[in-house]
Amino acid sequence: MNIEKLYEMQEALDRHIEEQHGLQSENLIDRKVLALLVELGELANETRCFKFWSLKPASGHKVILEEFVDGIHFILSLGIETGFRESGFADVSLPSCKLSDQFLVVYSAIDEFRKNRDQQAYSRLFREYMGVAQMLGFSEDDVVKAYIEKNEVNYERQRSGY
Ligand SMILES: O=c1ccn([C@H]2C[C@H](O)[C@@H](COP(=O)(O)OP(=O)(O)OP(=O)(O)O)O2)c(=O)[nH]1
Repeated sequence: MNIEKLYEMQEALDRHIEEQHGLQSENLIDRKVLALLVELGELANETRCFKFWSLKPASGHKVILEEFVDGIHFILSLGIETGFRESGFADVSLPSCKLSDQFLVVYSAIDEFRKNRDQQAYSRLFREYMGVAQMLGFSEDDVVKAYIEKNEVNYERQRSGY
């Protein structure tokens, strides 16, 4: 399974959702950017990496991976909407900062992408987000598998009038 296949799956899902909600002629970019920011916050929340005031442990691996791939959906979707692509995630290196700092790096990459809308900003966003995967110990395989599962759940939710 390569990343090109994930873009294809995302494109089909997006088309399905747009048809279902009669949104084919709407520009959804800003709403998808906001959705990605929200997903990133939900992911940070599950890791609890910034909660210096609490001793409660992070959520389990599975819950965190599920949150992570919601963000992947919106990153792929934004690439499709804007015509940019990332060709792979194999060579993303492990960030040397704290996890909470890497979340801030991703927030800033999202904002930069929103302002610049170019290939460089898109690649940076994708790679910094995959840097979070590295820090959380997720392999490319883990991400692809979990993406495929959630993609199917997303169809099911549309079918059941979610
Ligand atoms: O155009 C779209 C719109 C949504 N999604 C996907 C991305 C993500 O996997 C899911 C939305 O996130 P989530 O499942 O967290 O939805 P929610 O409505 O926020 O769920 P909940 O109410 O359970 O928090 O829908 C897309 O792929 N394309």
